[in-house]
Amino acid sequence: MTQTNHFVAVEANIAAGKSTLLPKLAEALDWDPIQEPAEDPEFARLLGEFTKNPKAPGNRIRFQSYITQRRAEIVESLPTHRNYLIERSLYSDLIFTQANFLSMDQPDTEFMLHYCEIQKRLKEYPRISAVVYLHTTPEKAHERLQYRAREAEDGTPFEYIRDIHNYHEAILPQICASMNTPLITMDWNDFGCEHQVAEKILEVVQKH
Ligand SMILES: Nc1ncnc2c1ncn2[C@@H]1O[C@H](COP(=O)(O)OP(=O)(O)OP(=O)(O)O)[C@@H](O)[C@H]1O
Repeated sequence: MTQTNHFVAVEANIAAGKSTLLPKLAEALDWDPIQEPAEDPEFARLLGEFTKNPKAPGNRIRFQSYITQRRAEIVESLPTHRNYLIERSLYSDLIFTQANFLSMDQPDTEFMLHYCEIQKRLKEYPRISAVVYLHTTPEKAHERLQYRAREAEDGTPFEYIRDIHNYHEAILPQICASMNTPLITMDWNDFGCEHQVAEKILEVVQKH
């Protein structure tokens, strides 16, 4: 069946400001916000394990697989008369998987299988009408991460934030181009205004 409603994904580095913007932006648009399941205890547990020992391949893959599964489930069977603003999408999973895969000394086949799993799930995923990318410098994202001080993220090194930034910059435009998804980039080093973002979204989705 042809999809008639919109799903717009807000993508950005860790601690760039996605979850703070999401409810305000959803209200400005009168759309429904779908937050990342950061309060989900299993999500927090797996993230904590991964952050404590990021080099352990098992920790990475368990965390990533769980997120991918949750992301896919979260958008299943939603009422089609509403539009949705989602905090990260399967596009994020493609970015994180590639970042983690390429940073490992000897990646194993589980990573490749996970990458294929995301690609497979993307076929069932709603069409993303646009991606809003909140662009920050890695220094700014790291500063915000330290300031908000979530226990599960304790000890996240600057280098990881820098790498995730670089992979967003390199891969997100590529994914959007291949999926024919318009990419809206907002400078988020100084927090922007939700009404300005809402205006851009409406302009893009109405045109596309
Ligand atoms: N518009 C804003 N004004 C003031 N502070 C903000 C704003 N947006 C975000 N922040 C602060 O910046 C920090 C990171 O923001 P937030 O938690 O929204 O990031 P995030 O991108 O959702 O992170 P993650 O993806 O890791 O969940 C938080 O401490 C938050 O309070």
